[in-house]
Amino acid sequence: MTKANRPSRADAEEAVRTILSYIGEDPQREGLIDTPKRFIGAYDDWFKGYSEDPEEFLSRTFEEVEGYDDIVLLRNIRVESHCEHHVAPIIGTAHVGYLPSDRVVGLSKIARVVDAYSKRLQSQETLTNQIAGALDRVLQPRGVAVIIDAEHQCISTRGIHKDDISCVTRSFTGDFKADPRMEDRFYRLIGG
Ligand SMILES: Nc1nc2c(ncn2[C@@H]2O[C@H](COP(=O)(O)OP(=O)(O)OP(=O)(O)O)[C@@H](O)[C@H]2O)c(=O)[nH]1
Ligand SMILES: [Zn+2]
Repeated sequence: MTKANRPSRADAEEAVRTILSYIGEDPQREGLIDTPKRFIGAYDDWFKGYSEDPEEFLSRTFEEVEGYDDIVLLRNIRVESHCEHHVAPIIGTAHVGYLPSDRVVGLSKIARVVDAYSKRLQSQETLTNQIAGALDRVLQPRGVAVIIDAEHQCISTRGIHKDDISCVTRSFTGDFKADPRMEDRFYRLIGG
């Protein structure tokens, strides 16, 4: 949706009032007067990824690493996303590694890429591939490995109500895909 035909903030807050009425609430009662404003504020936060360009975070790279060419791995990056089917939270952990070719990127930027794609409506499969794809395109490393392990609240708090299920997805490219030893090393480094 282009910026021009996006509804206004006032329209969005009105839509929240409609939902509050739909669930049987009175949007005018004291405790709910500011709720539409807060609700949209929370959505601005949860979906701020639409206004971010993940690849831009990776544009600043460093070459002076004394020839370091082994795995760079960020473990346990918290993932906070929302499923595109129910707009329910997806909460979990990402492990992201890459094998640099001639340059490395600031470590925090990898977590920023995870965040920028997470703060959108997602399926876990798409999210996993988008993170790997961005690293692959911009850094052109010898390989990228992404694993996400997450709980979907549309499974735990509604519908089937199974709170002990976690979903694991992975996207491996380059050497991580082609060489089983690299795949093994990645798993050993993330401790699983
Ligand atoms: N593949 C995939 N499915 C997801 C993800 N998040 C939620 N889902 C699933 O999306 C499916 C949507 O199924 P539908 O039958 O259209 O929706 P529903 O009637 O609400 O399904 P139930 O959750 O089974 O009650 C459900 O099975 C969800 O578990 C995800 O990241 N990836
Ligand atoms: Zn869902």
